[in-house]
Amino acid sequence: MANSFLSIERLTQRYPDGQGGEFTVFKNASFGIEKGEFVCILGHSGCGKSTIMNILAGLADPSGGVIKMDGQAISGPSLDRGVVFQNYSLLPWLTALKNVTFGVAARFPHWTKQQVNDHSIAFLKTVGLSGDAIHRKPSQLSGGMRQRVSIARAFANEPKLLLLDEPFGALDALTRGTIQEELIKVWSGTDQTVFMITHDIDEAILLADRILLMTNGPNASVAESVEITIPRPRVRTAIVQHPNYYAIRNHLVQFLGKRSVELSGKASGDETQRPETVRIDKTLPEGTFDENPMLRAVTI
Ligand SMILES: Nc1ncnc2c1ncn2[C@@H]1O[C@H](COP(=O)(O)OP(=O)(O)OP(=O)(O)O)[C@@H](O)[C@H]1O
Repeated sequence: MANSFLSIERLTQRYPDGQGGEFTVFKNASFGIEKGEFVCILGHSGCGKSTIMNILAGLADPSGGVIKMDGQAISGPSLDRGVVFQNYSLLPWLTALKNVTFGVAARFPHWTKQQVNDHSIAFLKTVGLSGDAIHRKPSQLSGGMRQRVSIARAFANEPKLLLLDEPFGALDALTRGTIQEELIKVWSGTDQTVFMITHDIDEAILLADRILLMTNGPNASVAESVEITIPRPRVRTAIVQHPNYYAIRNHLVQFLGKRSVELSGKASGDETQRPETVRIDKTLPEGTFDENPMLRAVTI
């Protein structure tokens, strides 16, 4: 884990409690993310997901702990780490295309204008935007289109780590479904490492290689790392028929409904918290054990 592409070691965050004291949001959280992995984090409101995201983005400093990317401790924001927020955060005075080229030109300063344009247009196209739409300003685009621009912009910059903070939270279910599939398409064409917050269990199963589960705050911890044992490519309408789908879903629902509360506040003193790896695979014949001793088969 310490050698992972992204390693989070003993991350702790405390905030003032507004009454002269302070409270601990999470303590000694440690986990790793490998290059090219798509990892989602799930947990109840207030457990500290956005706080972890802001620390990874370099927008906030932790009370304790270290984050290393490619072996280097990170500090402050960097073009190596891109963020997509729920509220799009596009520059309102620029067209969709210019919102993308703006970052690409900064990221690849040696590129010609034509290269920057072609690269940006290609990413916009992957998320379903082409023609007139890319020359419109954000106020002239629908919410779904704006979020497509944000996603295209983030991927086009090719950051080493892409952070997605509930990117589909403000979208209706139909638009959400379409853009989730576009996100998979654009991610599959890169070796991009993605860390994403979502409140949607089905979205997490569709998108992630692994789901990190957090217990409730205060004193929250990252308790489990659940592998999504459903092969890619994944299509929403087909994956629900995979034997592992409901087994994984039930495990996540159980955790969020019950165990996240039971385990809450059990983040222990100075010990390093490492999430337990959970691998659920109903496709293995009865009585088969995985050879990897790190993995635990779960019976639901
Ligand atoms: N700057 C701050 N000062 C004081 N307390 C804060 C600050 N930022 C966050 N908190 C508190 O830290 C806790 C975790 O907040 P955070 O936004 O990280 O949770 P979250 O899991 O992302 O929640 P949600 O799912 O609702 O977005 C909350 O109790 C919140 O009130």
